[in-house]
Amino acid sequence: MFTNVEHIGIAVRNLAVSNELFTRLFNQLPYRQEEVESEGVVTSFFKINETKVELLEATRPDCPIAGFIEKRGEGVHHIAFEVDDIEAEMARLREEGFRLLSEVPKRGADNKWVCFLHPKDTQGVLIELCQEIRP
Ligand SMILES: CC[C@H](C(=O)O)C(=O)SCCNC(=O)CCNC(=O)[C@H](O)C(C)(C)COP(=O)(O)OP(=O)(O)OC[C@H]1O[C@@H](n2cnc3c(N)ncnc32)[C@H](O)[C@@H]1OP(=O)(O)O
Ligand SMILES: [Co+2]
Repeated sequence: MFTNVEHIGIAVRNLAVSNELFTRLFNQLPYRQEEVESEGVVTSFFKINETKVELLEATRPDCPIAGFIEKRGEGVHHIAFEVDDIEAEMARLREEGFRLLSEVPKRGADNKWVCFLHPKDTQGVLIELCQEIRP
């Protein structure tokens, strides 16, 4: 089951510059900065009540964020939804005909299991599923 919007992902060219801008915008510092090697990104997170904003800078040229920025420039990259059981949701969405961009959940940022759906199946919006990694 989808439970809430977990974060909005924004692709940025320079994390330090964008951190400073969003710190002024939100009047708060990011609560976390984390590299996700597998995705070729370094991220920083801001939390506004229960919703987070994830800024993403590419750490290598051959990664989704670099490709996105090259093609479209900086901007909203994806919407992440928290789900209560990511494997069950992946199986359900596969049944529903959505293309999953990974066979199994991947380790994402902010202590989450993640999976993405192809944006062509969701009206041009890249959707990420997230589930907290439980101890
Ligand atoms: C996991 C760490 C962190 C977290 O929250 O934990 C993250 O969020 S990491 C975020 C970065 N990682 C990903 O986005 C992984 C999933 N993305 C992909 O696998 C690719 O980016 C993919 C498949 C969406 C597109 O890759 P492709 O090589 O096919 O690039 P194209 O430019 O050829 O795109 C094909 C088609 O899709 C459109 N597109 C691409 N990106 C997006 C997007 N973010 N939102 C909407 N649409 C997107 C692109 O425009 C092309 O459409 P077309 O009409 O042909 O131009
Ligand atoms: Co994300």
